[in-house]
Amino acid sequence: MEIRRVGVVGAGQMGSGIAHVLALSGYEVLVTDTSPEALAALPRTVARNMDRQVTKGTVSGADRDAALKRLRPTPSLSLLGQCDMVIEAATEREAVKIAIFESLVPHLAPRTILATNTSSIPITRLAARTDRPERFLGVHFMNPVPVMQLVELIRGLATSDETFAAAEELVKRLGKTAAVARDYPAFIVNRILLPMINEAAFALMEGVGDVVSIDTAMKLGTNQPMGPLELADFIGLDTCLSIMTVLHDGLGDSKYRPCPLLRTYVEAGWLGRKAKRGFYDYRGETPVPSR
Ligand SMILES: CC(=O)CC(=O)SCCNC(=O)CCNC(=O)[C@H](O)C(C)(C)COP(=O)(O)OP(=O)(O)OC[C@H]1O[C@@H](n2cnc3c(N)ncnc32)[C@H](O)[C@@H]1OP(=O)(O)O
Ligand SMILES: NC(=O)C1=CN([C@@H]2O[C@H](COP(=O)(O)OP(=O)(O)OC[C@H]3O[C@@H](n4cnc5c(N)ncnc54)[C@H](OP(=O)(O)O)[C@@H]3O)[C@@H](O)[C@H]2O)C=CC1
Repeated sequence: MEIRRVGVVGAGQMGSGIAHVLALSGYEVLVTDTSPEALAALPRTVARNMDRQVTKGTVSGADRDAALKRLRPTPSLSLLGQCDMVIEAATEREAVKIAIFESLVPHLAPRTILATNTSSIPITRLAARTDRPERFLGVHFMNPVPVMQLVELIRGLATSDETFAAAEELVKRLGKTAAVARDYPAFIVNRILLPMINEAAFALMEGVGDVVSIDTAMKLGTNQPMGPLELADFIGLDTCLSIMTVLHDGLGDSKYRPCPLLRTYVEAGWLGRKAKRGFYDYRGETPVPSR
């Protein structure tokens, strides 16, 4: 099935990144969000990120301008009916995603593929809440989307071969590499990465190290570009907590219990970069530990 027009639901970090790479690869992109502010900010955010690539020389100014013309902030879900595929990238809460599918599905053409960018929630369970389990799958981009090469593809129990092939084709056209994960909680990347981030929060809570020592140790000790606490702030502490909760509930092993300190930060509203404060405080010149 030829995909030309793609809808994106959610204009946050991931939705704007997904819209960015889709528009640059020639797709017409309709983006919607419940937050008018997030929707209004979308073209500016994407333009700014594309400018980084123009400065770098990996994208020409003309391609950026053409891509921005293909990017259409869309006030209502109902307008996504004209899309060949819709990718949901809203908040990592199952109830939010299900509510989106329930209001979206009546507007979709029968052949439209519905995908979710969920970090962790079982695809089969989400698919069962739509009218199209055969045309539903996980297309899991990594943050920041314009830079990260990987996309995890996750079939639900009912996902058809045709649907999977269309998603594989889209990933190829984006110039990215697909890894296929089975439909278990948090798939591959977050099944391995988030327990590491959670463990860093436990190390902080137990005083094994302070914020800077933990991040420095892991950056210089294992050559990761960001330390686990810096990365948690980058992902969003609410998203990290949601992923650990899905792992703990889904796999039933106490080793996945979310770190109480991580929960405390989320309850304080210190959600990381997007809230200007998480494990670090981003309100000054340079990030400093927030406690
Ligand atoms: C939670 C989930 O469900 C799944 C996940 O996403 S898990 C998280 C996966 N992501 C990671 O692990 C990210 C780890 N961090 C990194 O790779 C790097 O720190 C980073 C790419 C984010 C930033 O790299 P950096 O060198 O420290 O900083 P920075 O210079 O800003 O960016 C590097 C390059 O990427 C580009 N870039 C960064 N963010 C960008 C964006 N949003 N859009 C476009 N370009 C971007 C920059 O232009 C820069 O290009 P040059 O180096 O050529 O100038
Ligand atoms: N952050 C990351 O590193 C990664 C996240 N993901 C996944 O991508 C998804 C989005 O994450 P992320 O972009 O970080 O989250 P953000 O919190 O940055 O953005 C979520 C966006 O969705 C909006 N939203 C909430 N409810 C609805 C709704 N009913 N309809 C439309 N929009 C809605 C939010 O608006 P408002 O703010 O007003 O609520 C917000 O703008 C999650 O499933 C997450 O697990 C996948 C890979 C990496």
